Amino acid sequence: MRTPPRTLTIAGSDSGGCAGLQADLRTFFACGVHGTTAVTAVTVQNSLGVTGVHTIPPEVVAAQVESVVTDIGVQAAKTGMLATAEIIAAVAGACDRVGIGRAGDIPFVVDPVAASMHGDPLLHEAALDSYRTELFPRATLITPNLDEVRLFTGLDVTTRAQQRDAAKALFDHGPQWVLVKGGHLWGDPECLDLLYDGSEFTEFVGPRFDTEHTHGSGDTLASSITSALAKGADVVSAVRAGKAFIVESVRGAYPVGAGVGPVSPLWRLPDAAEFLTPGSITG
Ligand SMILES: Nc1ncnc2c1ncn2[C@@H]1O[C@H](COP(=O)(O)OP(=O)(O)OP(=O)(O)O)[C@@H](O)[C@H]1O
Ligand SMILES: Cc1ncc(CO)c(N)n1
Repeated sequence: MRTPPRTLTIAGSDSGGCAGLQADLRTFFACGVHGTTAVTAVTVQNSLGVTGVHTIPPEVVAAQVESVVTDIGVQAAKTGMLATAEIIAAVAGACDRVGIGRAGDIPFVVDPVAASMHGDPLLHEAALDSYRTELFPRATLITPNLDEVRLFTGLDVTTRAQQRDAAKALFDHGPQWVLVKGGHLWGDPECLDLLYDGSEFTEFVGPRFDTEHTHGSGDTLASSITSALAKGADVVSAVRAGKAFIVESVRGAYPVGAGVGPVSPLWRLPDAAEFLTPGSITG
């Protein structure tokens, strides 16, 4: 047996299993990589929303990162919910020590999660500045949604042209690449995710499915990109692979509970065919 590529998610737990590190781990598995975790927070969460958050001590978060990377080794890492300025500072320090991000050679995807899809806060307001100064400059790629764009830049994006302005403004905070996700561009009949490297834009356009079950879509996209990076893909190819993965995962989304269900990589598993809408797998 050979050891597969390894990835790390530094993220919070979603007890409902739709988003957070649960979404990341199942995406890693479906992408054929071994996923590891540094847990930042335990949320009390279901399909209706978040009713509690218990954060993990920052030094325990940092210790998980160091423990995993120094023994198991990872070829790419990502962040999800980081919750507080103190956890962000601890993550930045740990990443520098083990070579994650631009200080080292392990690609680092920063998904700057600020709220759940129900609008429940997952980040202290005081931590916005920590993202801008401590994580964006260390990131290979940042993947904000349009609500996060507004929080970090003050820009209100309602058109594809404004998506470009937002990418430029975020690039000034120091990441190597910016992916401005267009899932929340409600008037757009398609979903355009816009990649920018400081000089060139690359557009990734996919269908917009008429479903309310999109819990975990941002996490699933960032994890599938991270998996492709761990396998050695360059950033453009990794985002292309991630976009293809999320399109099929939104197509395969299913209801759970009384609220919003998850996007899902079940479409990768032959045994799951009976749960999928007929015709939901293409290619
Ligand atoms: N209805 C949809 N149909 C197809 N793709 C979608 C849909 N909604 C979102 N996506 C895609 O899912 C990914 C995540 O996008 P989005 O902008 O919703 O991020 P997010 O808000 O971080 O996600 P989350 O729902 O996890 O908070 C993007 O690739 C986006 O294009
Ligand atoms: C723990 C956690 N991380 C991320 C998100 C955003 O999808 C969520 N709802 N919960």
